[in-house]
Amino acid sequence: MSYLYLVGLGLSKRFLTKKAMDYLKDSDLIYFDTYTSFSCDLSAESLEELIGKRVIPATRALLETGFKEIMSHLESGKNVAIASVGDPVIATTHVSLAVEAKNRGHEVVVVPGVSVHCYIISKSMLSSYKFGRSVTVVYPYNDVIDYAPYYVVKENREHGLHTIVYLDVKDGKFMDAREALTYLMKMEEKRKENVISREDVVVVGQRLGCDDEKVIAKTVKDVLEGNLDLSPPPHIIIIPARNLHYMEVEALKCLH
Ligand SMILES: C[S@@+](CC[C@H](N)C(=O)[O-])C[C@H]1O[C@@H](n2cnc3c(N)ncnc32)[C@H](O)[C@@H]1O
Repeated sequence: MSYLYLVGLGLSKRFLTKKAMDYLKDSDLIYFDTYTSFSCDLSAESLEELIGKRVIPATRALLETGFKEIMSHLESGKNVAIASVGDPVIATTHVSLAVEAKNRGHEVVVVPGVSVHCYIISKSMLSSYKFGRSVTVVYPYNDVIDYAPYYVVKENREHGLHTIVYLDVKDGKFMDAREALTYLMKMEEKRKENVISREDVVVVGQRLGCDDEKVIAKTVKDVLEGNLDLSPPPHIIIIPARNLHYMEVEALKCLH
């Protein structure tokens, strides 16, 4: 029996916990998840320097479909760590790896990390009790737009809930907040179900956890028309509920 460690690194070096470091140091093989998220200062190379051990960059193919490689290391008695930026289980696909390892008789240890999910809720100061399903805006595939985010926002808003919107990563390119809102407004133009308007205020989190992070509340119109200097990605968006508590309204006014 071996150990599979799913280790959350937090959003940047400053969020690395001692527990994460201990588990990484205890591992015979360390993979760094290069596709579910991105950090300003965490990479396979920077992690190698921090722990003084070889760190293998792991692609989507390796972690999602080709996980035979990881299972064969576990089977040969090696402890394997998958290190992810943020939390290793929130908005990632590593659960299937954990289940597979467990079914083969190995132990699985999840080491939580500071996730962008909690971070943006905290920084937005919106009520954490009022968040509905999260969703990702993805790049169109063969020119076909995925309307799922539009309908998740719709459902959440119908229930008076806020929506966390993650943005797609494709071939190493991170979608930015302006692109994501452009897609959502295109969906509104097509479906006209009054889900999102140019006058709505949204929260845009940029490079969270980095020294140059920004958390700003602006109208969709301001973001689309460039009245907000966007830093390079990663970005995340909150589309708040329409019926905000007066304290939430005041809190959003502080985000500028
Ligand atoms: C699929 S989620 C993975 C979340 C990760 N497992 C975690 O717990 O933080 C990745 C998306 O979150 C957003 N994101 C991740 N890190 C971010 C950061 N530091 N600042 C802003 N947005 C970020 C981006 O939209 C990115 O495409």
